[in-house]
Amino acid sequence: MSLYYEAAAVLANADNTGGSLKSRIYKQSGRKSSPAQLFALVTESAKWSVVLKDVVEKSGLLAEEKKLSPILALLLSHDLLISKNGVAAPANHVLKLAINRHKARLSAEFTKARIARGHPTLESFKNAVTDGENKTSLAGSGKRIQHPRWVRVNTLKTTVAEQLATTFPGYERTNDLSDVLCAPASSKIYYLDGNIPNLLAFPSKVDLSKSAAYKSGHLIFQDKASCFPAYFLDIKPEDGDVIDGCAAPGNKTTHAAAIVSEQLSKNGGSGDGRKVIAFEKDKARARILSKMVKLASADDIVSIRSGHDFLATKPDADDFQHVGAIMLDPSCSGSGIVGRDDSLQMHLPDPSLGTQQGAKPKGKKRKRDQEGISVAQSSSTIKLELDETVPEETTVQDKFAERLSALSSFQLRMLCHAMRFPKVCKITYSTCSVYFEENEGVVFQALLSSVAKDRGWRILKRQDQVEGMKKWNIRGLWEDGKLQKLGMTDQERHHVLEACIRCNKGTGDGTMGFFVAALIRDEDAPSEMAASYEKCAIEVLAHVEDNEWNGFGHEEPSKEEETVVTASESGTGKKNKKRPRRQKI
Ligand SMILES: C[S@@+](CC[C@H](N)C(=O)[O-])C[C@H]1O[C@@H](n2cnc3c(N)ncnc32)[C@H](O)[C@@H]1O
Repeated sequence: MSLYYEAAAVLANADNTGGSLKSRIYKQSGRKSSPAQLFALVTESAKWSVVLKDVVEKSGLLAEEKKLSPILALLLSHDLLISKNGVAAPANHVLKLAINRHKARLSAEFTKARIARGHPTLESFKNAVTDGENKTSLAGSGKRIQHPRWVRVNTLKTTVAEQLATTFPGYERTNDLSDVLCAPASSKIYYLDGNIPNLLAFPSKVDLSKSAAYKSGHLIFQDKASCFPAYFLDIKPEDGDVIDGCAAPGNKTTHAAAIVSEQLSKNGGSGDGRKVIAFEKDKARARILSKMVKLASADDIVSIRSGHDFLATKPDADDFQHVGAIMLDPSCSGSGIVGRDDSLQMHLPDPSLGTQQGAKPKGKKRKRDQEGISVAQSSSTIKLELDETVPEETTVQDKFAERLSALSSFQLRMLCHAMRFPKVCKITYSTCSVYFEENEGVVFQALLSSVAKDRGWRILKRQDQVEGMKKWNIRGLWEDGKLQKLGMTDQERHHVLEACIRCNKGTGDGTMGFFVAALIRDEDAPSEMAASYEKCAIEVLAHVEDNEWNGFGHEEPSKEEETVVTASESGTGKKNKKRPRRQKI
């Protein structure tokens, strides 16, 4: 069976596998197409289905091609009009012949749809759809919103005033972000962000990817939330060098470099040799990092450690003796990224539309009825979870829970490692995940770890945060049942949650889903907070030991043998039991 028949069967649940899209794809063996191919075709087509439903209906395709069901028409028109490689079938395949007969009409309707939505090029249309166009609506207003194009002005090369005068002449400033989110086609407006300096928002339809300023690194595309960590770190001249522990592709690295550079120029431009030391374990990603750093003209300040595992660094090495701040943005589930959603909606074309006067097509019983894809579905919307959410279908759920647990253990190790650097007194920890386990869960456990206690680490309270973060109102969340043994008072817990920052995706804030918290300590002064947490450390360490990182993807632990403190030892002060691949935290 071809890719398209197989994808249509998955969507129609022809073999009654049921469950989420992933379980329908992965539980069924014996297909010709790879699961990844099927998943990509279905999810990408679903993203475009609002547009393609209209295009297919207006082209009259379904009225004329009896072999095509609405689902097949949608999948094929996606590949014909949008996919780089076109329809994945031999030239004489019955489906390819069918869709190609209507290529001219489909292309004309697609172009009309693009222009009606205000996109001058296919590229900008694609960017907008990837950014979530066609999906969200502003709470309470019913207005459709689009994820804005956030642009950080790279102050290593230019200024906001210079860019407004040169790249954006004729653009008007709005003080209401919702104007940008709901902007009609071709609006020339921008919003100057109130939390992060030098950050602008534009309507998603504005295509800046071809602008000279973007190509030359004067402008950097960076979601607002992703600008929080470098700003939140509140780097001061006395902080000396800064480490970015997980740097590629480098948006936060160049942001930190820009902040350091601003301080240097305030000091009369005299370079005091301060560095942003950027670790990237993956060599291929480090090459991208290197390009981004050069393009941003940050290479004087950024020193790249390509292929270096942050976990394998020795905190007391000479190279790090001037490091006072660490930014940590480790690999995560990416569940906050806009465009990756938990559920899929595929809007299907109505076969009765596009025929003359809307008449039902004549002829034999349509072939599409025989493909296990009922005509009753023809003008409907298919709604499907991407991942498993039904508890009884445990296979995928188990894997997900396992993955989350492995990720949070890895993230906790990274954060605890950062806490060991002798001169470091501030750390930001961030993820683009929406899950408690990767966010507040990691922060709570890190605060209760023995390294936090020994070195006096505590959370940076909201009232002490840099202005733009203090006034951000979405704060940390607690999830019952995830860390029951925490043993903190409600007040202590509230105090930590209030210090944590979250961003939600698909809201009037125009951000992706994100989390960031800042940890601080006073050099050489043990913290009261850590002391008050001491009683809880045993239980939390037990939890960490249970959820040890078990290695996947590119975040494997270093092979070096590390020191471990077991739960019982941490309570008694005994240390230094040697065990491979374990780490005292
Ligand atoms: C979420 S991304 C970082 C994004 C980056 N901060 C930015 O804003 O552009 C995480 C990165 O950390 C890298 N990484 C994962 N584990 C690492 C480790 N132990 N040491 C250094 N880099 C690591 C991954 O390869 C990946 O490129």
